[in-house]
Amino acid sequence: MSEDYVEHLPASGAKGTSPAPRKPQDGERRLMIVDDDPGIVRSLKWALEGYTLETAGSRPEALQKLEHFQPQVVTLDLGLPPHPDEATEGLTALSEILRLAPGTKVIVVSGNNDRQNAVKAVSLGAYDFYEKPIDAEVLQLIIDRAFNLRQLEEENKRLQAESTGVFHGIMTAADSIEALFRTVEKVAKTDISVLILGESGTGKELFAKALHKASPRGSGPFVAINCGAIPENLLESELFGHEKGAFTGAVRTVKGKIENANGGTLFLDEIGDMPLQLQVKLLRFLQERVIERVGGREQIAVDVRIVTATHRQIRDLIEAGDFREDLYYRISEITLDIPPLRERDDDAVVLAQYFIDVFARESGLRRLTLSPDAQSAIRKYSWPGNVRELENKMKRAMVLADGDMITASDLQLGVAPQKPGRMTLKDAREAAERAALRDALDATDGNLSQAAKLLGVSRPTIYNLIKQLDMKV
Ligand SMILES: Nc1ncnc2c1ncn2[C@@H]1O[C@H](COP(=O)(O)OP(=O)(O)OP(=O)(O)O)[C@@H](O)[C@H]1O
Repeated sequence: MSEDYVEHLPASGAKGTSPAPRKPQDGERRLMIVDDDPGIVRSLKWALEGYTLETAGSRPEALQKLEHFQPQVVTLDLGLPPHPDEATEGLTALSEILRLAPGTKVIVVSGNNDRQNAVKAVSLGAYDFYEKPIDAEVLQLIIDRAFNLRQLEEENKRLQAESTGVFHGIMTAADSIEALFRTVEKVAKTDISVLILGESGTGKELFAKALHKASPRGSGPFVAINCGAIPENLLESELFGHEKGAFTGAVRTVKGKIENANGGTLFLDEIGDMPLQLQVKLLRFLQERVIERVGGREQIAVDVRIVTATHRQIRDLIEAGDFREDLYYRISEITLDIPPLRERDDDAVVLAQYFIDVFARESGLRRLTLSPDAQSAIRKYSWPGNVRELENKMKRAMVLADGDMITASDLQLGVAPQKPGRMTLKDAREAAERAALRDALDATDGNLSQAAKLLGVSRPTIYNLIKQLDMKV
């Protein structure tokens, strides 16, 4: 018998009590053999080496042992009692194993002339199949491959869980965004005014909501208004409300967004587009915390936290006389600068897979993965529309993809034009360095020395560059 063979006995040994599930220890390889032929089970026990073994002779026994033994790999004979001459019991066992423990690698063992059922089993999710008579040496190779794959998948999952974080629905793997989470956590406890800066689609509104949710006002209302999307003459009454008869068409008294946000947070998006005359009125509200509805005289006290955002360069607006400097200081006690997606290193790929998973869950579509060429295309693209564009592109790619993978051509990325007027020479140099570095690292599988050779620089130079650009390798 193999030295490594350990018969797995229930801990208590008492009938009717199942032992508590125990996860495999580090490096432990747990294999369950499901077969009703004692001769085969015996010979496999002798021949297979390097595993902790468990055996089961029927579907119910296999399912019961699956729970407490938690094998990574199962060999499953398709012909099980009460119908050992058919594959029905085995195929049902396969489906149930995969439903209860989806990560399990099941190797189906079929009788001679039963290839059709074996192929069916693979289409149902079995890892592989093997035809009798059993050659233990070949079977061990297949089992080892299955264990290796399972280990890789687990490692991948662990790495992904370690490198990504979600904060009130904001997903990221970038240190720069994680740092913003920490700021939001601190700022949320206070009523300090927050101005969120960032290009369109970077997640400014998502951050405003996160700030609200993390604050003591979290259970109060979150009211958002886009100051750039509402005509100037309507914006005042949208914000401050109006009394009945205040203007033609004002047939009843209507509360404005500021009042509606009482006890919660008011998010003023595109504050840079607010007309000057309204900026004065907003400033007065921020100083006195009372409003007057349009056409009204009553002063109404409102308790609201103001969070603002803009994609515009507010300093330029102040210089051009389009934005009041005193209002700017009022609304920007703290500024959150959200970097564009192209500067967040691997965030684009992580977010792409995140959106694929979300859409798959929401729409009942199959869960796809990104092919290596798709990942590389996502990294190279400059994402002028940031996360919103990525979200849309993923939605479309999921519909277009044929197999189990989204390929680069499903993404239809093309070359995105750079935003005119937004790139300084420094930005352009950084973007080029980032792209070249990412390409070299992709080409060399992350090997710094080889990447340095490709780029014609020394290893310390490439190391410094990675640090400087805050990239993950
Ligand atoms: N880190 C993220 N994780 C998950 N979803 C995100 C993330 N960032 C942005 N999104 C999604 O991207 C879309 C755009 O985000 P959002 O509206 O917050 O951006 P914005 O900067 O306010 O855009 P705009 O300036 O155009 O108003 C939304 O659907 C949002 O849910």
